Amino acid sequence: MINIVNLKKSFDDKVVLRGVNLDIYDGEKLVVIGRSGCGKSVLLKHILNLMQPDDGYILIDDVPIKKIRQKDLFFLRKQFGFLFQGAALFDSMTVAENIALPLHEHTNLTDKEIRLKVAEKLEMVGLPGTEKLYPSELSGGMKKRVGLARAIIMDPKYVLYDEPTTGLDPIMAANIDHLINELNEKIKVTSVIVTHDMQSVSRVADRVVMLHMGKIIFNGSLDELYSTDNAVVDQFVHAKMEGPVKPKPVKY
Ligand SMILES: Nc1ncnc2c1ncn2[C@@H]1O[C@H](COP(=O)(O)OP(=O)(O)OP(=O)(O)O)[C@@H](O)[C@H]1O
Repeated sequence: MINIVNLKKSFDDKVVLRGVNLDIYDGEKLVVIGRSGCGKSVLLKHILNLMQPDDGYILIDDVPIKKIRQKDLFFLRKQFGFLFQGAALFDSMTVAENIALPLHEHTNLTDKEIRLKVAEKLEMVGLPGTEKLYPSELSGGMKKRVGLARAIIMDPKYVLYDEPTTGLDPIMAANIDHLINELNEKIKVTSVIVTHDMQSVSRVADRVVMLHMGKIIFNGSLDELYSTDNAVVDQFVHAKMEGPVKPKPVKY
């Protein structure tokens, strides 16, 4: 379980997180929604210990991240898989080399064991036999799936997804959502998915939280999300032009 307690973060005079409180339960698929720039990625980076809060703290399975940082960074990294927005593959490496990277860095597995593990994960994401391809030979959706295979190569407990369906056609987006659901069921990972793709939210979420002006203003089920009487949440979820949130005028 992850407990985020009163998390605060500013950059110079820009306040991004104003005291975020959030519990993430084992085995659930939690979706974090919110407008562009509201701090969703900043929140993920705190969970991954890539950013440190100004105030507040995070517990991973009851252990404060700060303590893990000092004790054993590898322990933390092993617990988490992360699918970056752009999949973040190394162009000069093959699919297999990209996926195997964490195994080479952090384990003593033999080459044969690594090959087997890579093949197993590629099978899981629906790309068996693609080991020797280079990222330039893959479609956007395939790249995401390779990124996902890399995210789960260390058999993490938690997988964090930063906008997994952005830039994909609707069919490929549905495909990635299906994979997120499958991984959750098959390998029992806890998933945190940051997105503003509302179709994706409907397909994957067990629970949804909405971040707005540095705070969590909604925390509930899909049914509760779509029937909320919070005007800000309602405007976002139903993509309404009119409402309490005024889009900034476009300047030409
Ligand atoms: N390292 C940083 N230094 C300064 N400002 C930052 C840094 N990282 C994020 N920010 C700012 O924090 C705010 C929140 O950024 P974040 O990337 O978390 O937004 P987001 O909700 O993920 O947006 P999007 O949906 O567009 O990806 C933005 O205003 C951004 O400019």
